[in-house]
Amino acid sequence: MDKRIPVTLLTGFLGSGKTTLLNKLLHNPAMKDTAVIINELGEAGLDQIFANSQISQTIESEHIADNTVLLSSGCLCCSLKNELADTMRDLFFKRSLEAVPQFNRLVIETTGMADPGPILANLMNEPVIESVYRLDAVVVTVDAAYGLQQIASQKEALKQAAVADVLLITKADTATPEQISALQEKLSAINPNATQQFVSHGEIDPMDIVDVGLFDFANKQANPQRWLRAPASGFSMGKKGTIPQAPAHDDVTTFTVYLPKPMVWSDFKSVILKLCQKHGEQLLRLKGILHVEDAPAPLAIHAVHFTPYPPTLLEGWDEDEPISRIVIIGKGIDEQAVRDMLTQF
Ligand SMILES: Nc1nc2c(ncn2[C@@H]2O[C@H](COP(=O)(O)OP(=O)(O)OP(=O)(O)O)[C@@H](O)[C@H]2O)c(=O)[nH]1
Repeated sequence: MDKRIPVTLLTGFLGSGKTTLLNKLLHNPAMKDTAVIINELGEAGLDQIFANSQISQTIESEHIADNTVLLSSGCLCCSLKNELADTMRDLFFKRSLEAVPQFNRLVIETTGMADPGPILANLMNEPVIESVYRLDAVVVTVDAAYGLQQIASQKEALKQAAVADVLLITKADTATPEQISALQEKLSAINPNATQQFVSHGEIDPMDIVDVGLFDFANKQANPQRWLRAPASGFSMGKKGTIPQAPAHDDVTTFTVYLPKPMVWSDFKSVILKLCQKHGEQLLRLKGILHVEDAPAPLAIHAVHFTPYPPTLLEGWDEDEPISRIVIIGKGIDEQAVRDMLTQF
């Protein structure tokens, strides 16, 4: 079982309801051992989060409460890249020294204009971070009334929706049924692998958005099927080793490559690295389950842009049909070239 601290990346376009959601979450007893990194330009919304919460309301420095850090002088995806890693390291060391209350989960709330790609890459790239934290899920809020328009006009909104594990449709009370169904259709086209859920005024069962990644802590086991959301079998093969792609929307495509033969990870990892190097610019996210000959259990892999993440050994988990599969989410990505690279290995 992976003992690293799970990280939820909470993102979503400007005004889509991130702070409202975080506020409700942090008041829920199930989330009491949560550390938070908030990246807001300015401090709007913070009063709301800290009002009546068990967290101190004193805003003295960037450490606005024991387990809560505000990064307000820039954006995590561009100017504050190093600060995120430094802050995460700092929180972890303080936790080890018992200088902050023990936390067993971290939520990072980004600004509304954040490109999640560089943030995810950052989480995966830093040796200390990678060894003590693991990405649980990317949770993205989408405004029911304005989401469609924002996705069409703002590339950040599109990228946020594309890399989500969980899409939360907020403010349904402000949208017409037609707007909501058009948005849902669009989200399914952009990101068919994400779950879609409605949230009203931030009210949500925390269990709907935490531990929704690779590990299911309630059942104390890995749950890669749910994480990958690509069927293990029963797919109808299109071109060799692939299923037909979903239609392209705004240049964002999602497709799954199936590799029925077991592989050798020590060889295949160079293919993933090459894929990241060659297609990194367009590669929003890669997730996969690999059945390999040189490890005692299947491997979960993921990558963002140019950065492959070290694989996670899925100990105690196996499948009847050992078919490896890799889900690719790309923007303007050369799908055929990616398929060829993976299948011609
Ligand atoms: N009607 C309605 N309003 C909502 C709902 N959820 C959030 N809001 C309101 O929407 C506004 C924006 O919500 P925030 O939570 O601040 O959004 P945000 O994503 O944190 O905004 P930024 O930090 O600016 O990106 C606030 O006034 C909320 O009260 C909802 O379900 N229904």
